[in-house]
Amino acid sequence: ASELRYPPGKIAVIGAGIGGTSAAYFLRQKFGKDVRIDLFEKGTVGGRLATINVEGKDYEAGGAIIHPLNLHMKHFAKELGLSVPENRHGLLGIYNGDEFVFEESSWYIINILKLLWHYGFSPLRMNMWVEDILDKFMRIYRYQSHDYSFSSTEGLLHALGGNDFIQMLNRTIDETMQKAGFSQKFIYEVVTPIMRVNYCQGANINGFVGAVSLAGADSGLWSVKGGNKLVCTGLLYASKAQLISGTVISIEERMRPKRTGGTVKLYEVSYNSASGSATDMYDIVLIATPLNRKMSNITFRNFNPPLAQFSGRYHQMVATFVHGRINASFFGYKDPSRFHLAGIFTTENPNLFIHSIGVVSPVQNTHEEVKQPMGPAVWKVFSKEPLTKEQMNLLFSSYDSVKEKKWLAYPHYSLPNKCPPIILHDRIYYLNGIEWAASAMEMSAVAAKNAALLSYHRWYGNVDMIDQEDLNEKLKTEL
Ligand SMILES: Cc1cc2nc3c(=O)[nH]c(=O)nc-3n(C[C@H](O)[C@H](O)[C@H](O)COP(=O)(O)OP(=O)(O)OC[C@H]3O[C@@H](n4cnc5c(N)ncnc54)[C@H](O)[C@@H]3O)c2cc1C
Ligand SMILES: CC(C)=CCC/C(C)=C/CC/C(C)=C/CSC[C@H](N)C(=O)O
Repeated sequence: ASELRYPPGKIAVIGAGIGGTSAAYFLRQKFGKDVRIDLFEKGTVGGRLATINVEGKDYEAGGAIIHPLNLHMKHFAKELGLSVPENRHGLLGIYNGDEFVFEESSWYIINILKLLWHYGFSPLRMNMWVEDILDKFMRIYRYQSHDYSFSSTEGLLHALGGNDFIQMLNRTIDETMQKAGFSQKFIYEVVTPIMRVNYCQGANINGFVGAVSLAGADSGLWSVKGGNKLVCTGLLYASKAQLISGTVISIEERMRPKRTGGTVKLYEVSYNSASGSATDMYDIVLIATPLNRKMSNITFRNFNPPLAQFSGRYHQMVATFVHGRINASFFGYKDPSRFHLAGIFTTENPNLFIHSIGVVSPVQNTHEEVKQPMGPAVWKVFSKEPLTKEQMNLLFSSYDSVKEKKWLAYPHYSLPNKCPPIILHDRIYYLNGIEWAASAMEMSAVAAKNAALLSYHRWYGNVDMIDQEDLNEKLKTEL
């Protein structure tokens, strides 16, 4: 490592989603103003943070909600001067294909009594259970503010929540919650619908992503006025990285002669852009896009990164935006005027062709009152497959515009769950392995800061800042 003690000249980041743009921001903080940072993007800055236009207004089509304790996202929004209005949401119902197993009332006290009646103290216990996991998760901010880094996702999670977190990765949320004493009815009627709306998968996803998903049903969730993708464009600007609009095709290690004699190992990044094919050389490379053929298709030459077992399939889901009137009778309402829900979650039922449906507000105006659900509104429908005309006619009594966005949205979670490595080669780092623990904006930001710190410490040989044991205990005494 000692031969590398001079500062790096050039760093490449591949992918300008929240992972890549926050990596560029953290790399700039760590490596200083002189390093050149090139950020490659084949599509649009923001990646899975994107908006869709419906009748002249923009709506979040990808990553939509942010937790109040997602401190990196909070810091970015504050630092970039983005406004964060409080989101209001309307009433929710949980539908099982035949009837509503739960319907929210506009009276707080009625909701409490209904929840107690249906599920006893399980909802309260679940809140406490998720809060405990979040408390442990939040240790990452302390570790990262002291510059500590981890060379594997499992190591990072272990430093936060010990063996419990590792066990959650290797059990389904169903099994994890059953072991924690939650009833099958509660898991089926409450937990599973939350998994379905957030990850379009059922209660067989791993316990850690399951807990993140439950956190995504907490109160106080927020989003950025104008669209969450503004965080990415803001970070790109703040990092002073150079955006290269092009598709990275391959990365190859090469030996280059140094001006002062001897040789240096660099990575040659080959890419296609509107002006043709090109290559450039880098000291360090960060990959901030899922590595699989359908999503990034990057090949490695002269070396084999330890990725073979991660052919990592991503889960298809479709977000359909419909401006129209919902057909309440499809959901069993004999008198549609009594329908008052602004969001419907669903239980696992093979006859159901949607995961969820809910009224959405435009990104420019998140303060807008939730409209009367029976009037015309913009509804966001999540489903596994695109909706057919017949299905649209079942869901809506009338509609005048439809926009559809197909995503390879998140990893297809199944057990056993092993996260891909972070270190792919000497100075190549992979951020998106963290998605196999849980995919969320904050997770990408955590992975980005970790990769920036890890690449810095490995460059300068600061081995004491990598994979330190018992950090929680050590930092308690360092107040
Ligand atoms: C519909 C949907 C809803 C979601 N809702 C939420 C939510 O409410 N809250 C939440 O926290 N998270 C949510 N998520 C998850 C969240 O959006 C993602 O976890 C996060 O945005 C991933 O960011 P990323 O930068 O790691 O990856 P991406 O955003 O996928 O960025 C990767 C970028 O790399 C680019 N790229 C790929 N290959 C190449 C190449 N070869 N060369 C150059 N560029 C390349 C891509 O074009 C892309 O822009 C949602 C996701 C989806 C799809
Ligand atoms: C990472 C931590 C600790 C918390 C994140 C909690 C969170 C915001 C989870 C949401 C995850 C997610 C992938 C949601 C997708 S769907 C969102 C929403 N229902 C929509 O309608 O778009």
